[in-house]
Amino acid sequence: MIHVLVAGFRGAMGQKTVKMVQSQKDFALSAVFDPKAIAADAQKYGLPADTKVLTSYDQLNPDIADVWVDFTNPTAVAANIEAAIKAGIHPVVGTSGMTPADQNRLIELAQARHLGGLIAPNFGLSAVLLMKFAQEAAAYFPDAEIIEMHHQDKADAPSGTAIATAHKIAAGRTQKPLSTIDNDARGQRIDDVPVHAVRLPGYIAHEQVLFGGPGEALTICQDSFDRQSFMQGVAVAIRKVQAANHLVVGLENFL
Ligand SMILES: NC(=O)C1=CN([C@@H]2O[C@H](COP(=O)(O)OP(=O)(O)OC[C@H]3O[C@@H](n4cnc5c(N)ncnc54)[C@H](OP(=O)(O)O)[C@@H]3O)[C@@H](O)[C@H]2O)C=CC1
Ligand SMILES: O=C(O)C1=N[C@H](C(=O)O)C[C@H](O)C1
Repeated sequence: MIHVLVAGFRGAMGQKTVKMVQSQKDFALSAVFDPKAIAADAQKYGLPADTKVLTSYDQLNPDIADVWVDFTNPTAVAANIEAAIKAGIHPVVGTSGMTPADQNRLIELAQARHLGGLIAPNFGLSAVLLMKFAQEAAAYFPDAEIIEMHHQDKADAPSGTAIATAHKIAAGRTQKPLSTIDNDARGQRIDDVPVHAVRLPGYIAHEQVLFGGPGEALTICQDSFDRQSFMQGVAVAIRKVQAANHLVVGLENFL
């Protein structure tokens, strides 16, 4: 049995994860974490009677859970994952918006404690494949732009997936891009890839990568129409994370 703690259990992704964990025979929802949680939340969010509702890092220890699944927000995630690692709980991080400095610090902390973990910019298979295909295409089409589209409540922009996609395009390039004009209307340049962020009601999570070359174009796109699209990836991560020996970035490492 894998004992799972869900941080951010009252949020959109946290609620889905709580349900998914309860639906799997080899998972047990041993705890949830949120500093603002109150006792009545256990019933309100349909938690099993034996699930602990934790509100402080002081309550953590290695017996609380095997795996910490984090769907919180950019300001909370780094401190949460530091606390999880220090408590000996394997982190599975879905939260976006962590700074590169915080991410590197946590990778070093996990390494020092010989603890495996995962930071996944996107748990959806369609997004993982989009990033892989974009890296391959960049070898032939160095000029690329990313348009990411999300729901209006998303706290960060550009999305973690768009940032990761830009890094993969840069890794796949064999030539410099031709396009150089840079102004406010051209999006945020990440690794020489202009990234455009759209926030609109009705959207969940979507990304398009547009490549252009002499006389031709290639567009790769993916859509998460429902947050259920992320749950298969989260389940895979929970099953595999304890076998990892460091904090890895990208679900593709576990597939
Ligand atoms: N990697 C992936 O595949 C995916 C990643 N995400 C990312 O996951 C994150 C969560 O998304 P979403 O569920 O939509 O956001 P929500 O805002 O719906 O949920 C976040 C929840 O975390 C709570 N919270 C705030 N601080 C803490 C803390 N220190 N510890 C525990 N809980 C806390 C919030 O409470 P309160 O509102 O009271 O502050 C809220 O209930 C985002 O960063 C998003 O980008 C989303 C989808 C897929
Ligand atoms: O906030 C979201 O919803 C999502 N966030 C992640 C990101 O920032 O890329 C993953 C997915 O796009 C959904």
